[in-house]
Formats: sequence, structure tokens, C-alpha cells
Amino acid sequence: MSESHFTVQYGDDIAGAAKQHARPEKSKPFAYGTAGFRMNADLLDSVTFTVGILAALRSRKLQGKTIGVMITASHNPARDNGVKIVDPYGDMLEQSWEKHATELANTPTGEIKQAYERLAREVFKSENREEAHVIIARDTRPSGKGLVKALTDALEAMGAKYIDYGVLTTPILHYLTRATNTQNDSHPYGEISEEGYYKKLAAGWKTAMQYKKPEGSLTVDCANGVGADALKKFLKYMPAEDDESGGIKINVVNGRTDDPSVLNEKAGADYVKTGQRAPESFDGKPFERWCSYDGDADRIIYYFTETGNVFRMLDGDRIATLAASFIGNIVEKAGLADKIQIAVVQTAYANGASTKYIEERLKLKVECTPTGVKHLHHVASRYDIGVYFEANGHGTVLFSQNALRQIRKADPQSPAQLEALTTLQALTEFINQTVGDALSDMLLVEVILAHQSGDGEHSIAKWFTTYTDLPNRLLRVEVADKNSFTTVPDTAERKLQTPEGMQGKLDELVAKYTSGRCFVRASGTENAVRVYGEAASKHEVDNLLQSVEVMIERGEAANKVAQSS
Ligand SMILES: CC(=O)N[C@H]1[C@@H](OP(=O)(O)O)O[C@H](CO)[C@@H](O)[C@@H]1O
Ligand SMILES: [Mg+2]
Repeated sequence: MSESHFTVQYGDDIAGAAKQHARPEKSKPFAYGTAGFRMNADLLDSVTFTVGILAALRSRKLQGKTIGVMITASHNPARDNGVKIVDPYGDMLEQSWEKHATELANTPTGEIKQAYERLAREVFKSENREEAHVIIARDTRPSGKGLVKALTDALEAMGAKYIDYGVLTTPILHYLTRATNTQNDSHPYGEISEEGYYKKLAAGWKTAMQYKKPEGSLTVDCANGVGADALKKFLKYMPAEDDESGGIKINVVNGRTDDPSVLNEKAGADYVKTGQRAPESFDGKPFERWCSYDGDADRIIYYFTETGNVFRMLDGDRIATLAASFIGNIVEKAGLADKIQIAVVQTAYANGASTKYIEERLKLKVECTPTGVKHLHHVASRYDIGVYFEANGHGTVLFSQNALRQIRKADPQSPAQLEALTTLQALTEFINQTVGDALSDMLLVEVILAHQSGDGEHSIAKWFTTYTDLPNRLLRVEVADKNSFTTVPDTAERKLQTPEGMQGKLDELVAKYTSGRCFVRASGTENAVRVYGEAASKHEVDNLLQSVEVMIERGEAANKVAQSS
């Protein structure tokens, strides 16, 4: 740590303000995890206060750029909440700062001022008098309002300027953060308002859907969360339902944002994906398109039923393959295939059949990263076009400066080339460049399906048949200490380092199954380990996962005996 002794500006009132948001004495250590801090809302007051301190510090460190703070616990039950920091261009807080967030959150209340000053000296290196700017939003949880108070008390004590945008989806807050910080650039991201976001998405949609009309209707399950408000407002900017050019009928279900207790209850993207079933209120007819958002509208899962009530789900892997195949196609049609390199980024949870399809059929590069969108986003941004999705439906498509330049300067030589370029340009407009976004991803899927429809087959059924998923299962196993499960670096969490010897046993079990694949890792958001497995048949997956669960439980039992003797 730096020993410099310059005066730390601001923060004189922190000690007093912190007392209003005291850290509970016996709380377990807090950690800034995969998606910020997330836990039972009753424990979050002091943590959110410290996030306010850090957000102001980060803004000053970045010459007064605007930092976003989102208060949400996404797909968790209504009693939970969470808080995360958004960096100036709308991406997640830079990883090297996560430890600062953790350290401040765990500082006893009486020592906050000293901890802040120590940290300020470490990160500033010299005196800093920048103005700090922070913008805030929250989802529909009842605890959100009180947590915003904790946050703004810290911002006021830090002398930071802030705007509280109230209840918004997570992706809209990311949009606003980027729009604010690019307003003076040659290509500003968009108008700095919630309406600006809707207008940008609707304009891109209209361009991409010239002369196209989607087949049938789409029903959106909004998990009784903030996505419902956003979708209803957004629809006012869309063409009329019966418009031959881009008109679409969208039904909103589970849109009760007035009763926050039903948030994510038997509905939403996580309920559908983890249970591989429709939301409880589902009443779709065969081949009708449905999709589910999660509680803060940054994830999306599609589904439909076939005749005979067979449930078919199209998750993040499917959205990634659909997007990569469509975009690959129009890049080629636009005559840009040799100038724009496309890659798909997945995690180890991606179904093996999707990876094989991308590599062998689409002939595109696939990268595998550790769990958590921040890792995928980072890798995707290295490519001209980076398509990234977690299997749970969280992801987007990133366009690099080079890709945007190539698209802008291309000179179409035929009507087909012009159409491809126009569609591509429109995609760059409405696909959220900051983070996964259910609303924007929904438009992407709908544009693609509309472009691919018209041969008499249901476009969603055709999408489902592009490849067959390997039967798979995800298990959650409670263990005494999830931290005893570590993975080998640079294996994207696919190989265990500890407990010692466990990976060898796992390999032996997997080898017994056709197309078997299985890995174990500690969850970053819950106190448990996750086991993911695939094999040629459902029966084999069940057997494989059961034997892995037994292996973990035996390991736990042996550990217990060793510790008590
Ligand atoms: C298997 C799985 O779905 N894991 C989820 C879950 O992370 P874990 O670290 O596995 O708890 O929550 C993350 C944050 O929402 C999400 O990014 C991730 O995909
Ligand atoms: Mg979410």
C-alpha cells in the first residue's frame, strides 16, 4: 500500500453518516461476488452505504466519469436484495476494485473513515479534487427504497452529485451510464433518458423489420418484476400491431409490479430454466412463442409446446447459436466476411451439442470462460463481433469499433447487399452493448425469426430443430465449506484442484458414460457447490450425477471424521 501523505479531500462527514447505517455486529463476512453483493435485504443497509463511498471514490478516480449503482437481487425471492456497481461504459465494476468493495463492506462502522482514507490514498496516489457523479436505479423490491437512502447518505457524505432514476430494469441503468459518459463523443450511445432507451431500441427494430411481419404473437412472462413496466412503456414506441412493416402483437403476463411479494414466484427466466418447465400461468397453444424475463430483466428464456403438450425450451445457448448463425450469414451477404471476425463465448454450462454446432456447422470460434457475465463480456469484446450468452439466458452481442466502421463505410453493390447492411446496422443500434438485456435480446430473436419465417414451418420449431441438446442436469449440493472446492487456473472451472484426489475420481466416473461430461465448482452466489453433467441419454445423466453426488457426500463425511478425531 502507498504511504503517500497528501490530504484526502471529501468524506469528512462519513463517520457520522456511517453510524446511521451501522454494520450488524455478528454478521458473516460480506463478499462482492459474481453479481455484486446479494443477500437477505435486512443485512444490506451497511453494505449499501459502503458501496456509496466506493462509487464516489471510483468516479473521482476516473476523472469524474459517471458511475452507476443498481439495487436488485435479480431472480432471487422478494425478501432478498443486492447492490452492484456499473463502470462508465456500462460494463461491470473493474475486477481489481471488487476487493476494495469487499474490504469496505467488512470494516467495523467506527473505522469507516480511516478505511476510506487509506483506500483513497492507495487508489488516488495524489490529491484528487474531481467532482464525483453517480446514477442510481432499483428494481421493484420493497426494500429498495430504504437501500437507496443508505446509498445517497453515503454519496452526500462524500460530496458526490447523484441522480436517482427510481425503479428501472438493470439494462436501462447500464444504458444510462454509458449514454451519460459518451454524450460528448463523436458517436454518443443515445439520449440520456429512459425514453431515449426505448426510442433507440424501437428505431433499430423498425429498420431491421422493414417489410417484415413476425409470424403470430409473442407472450412475455415478466416474472412480476420491473421488466413488465419497461415492456409496457416500450410498446408505445413500437409500430402498431397491424402494421405490415414490423407490427407485432406482444402480450404481457405476470406483470404485477404493484405487489412485490409475487416477484419471481413460479414465473420468470430462472424458474423456467432451472425447472425446465413453463411458468405456472402458462396457457400457450401449440407453437405459440413465449418468453420469460427475470426479476430485473437482464435474462431471457424462450419456449413453446408442441402438439401433445411437449414442452420445448430455448435457452441462452440457443439464442447464441441463433444469433451467431444469422449474423454470420448477413455479414457474408453484406460482403464483410473477410473483414469481420465473429466468435461465440460460452461457459462450461453450455450444452456440448451447442458448442459442437457452432464449431462444426457454423465454423465459428468458441471461447469458454469462467461463470459470470463479466468474464464472457471481457472475452467477447476482443472480437469484431462477440456473441456471448450464459446458458441461463444472460448475454448479448458486442460490436467492436472496427466492425462498426466496416459496416458504416461499406458500399453495397446489390439490393441484397444493401438489405444485409441495413439489417446489420440496425442490429448494432438495438442490441445492448453494455450487458445482457431481456428486452433487447427479445427483439434480436424476433427479428431473426421474422427474417427466417415464411416457408410454412413454425419459425420457433425450426429454431429448436437446428441441433439436439445432449441430455443434461444441474445439481446443487450443500457442503460444509464451499471454499474447499477450488478449480485449476485457466480451465474455465472445468477441473477441480481441491479437494485433493476428487478430480481423478470424477474422471473415472465420467469415463463410464457415452458422451459423458461433468464438472464440479463452488457457486459464486450461494453457499453450495454445483454439479453439471451431460451424457448420451437422460438415464445415463441421472446415474452419473447421482454417483458424483455420492462421491461428494463421502468426501464431506470423511472430512468431518478427520476434523473430529
Ligand atoms: C450455473 C449458473 O447458472 N450460475 C449462475 C449463478 O452463478 P454461480 O456462481 O453458479 O452461483 O449466478 C450468476 C449471477 O447471476 C450467473 O451469472 C451464473 O450463470
Ligand atoms: Mg438478472
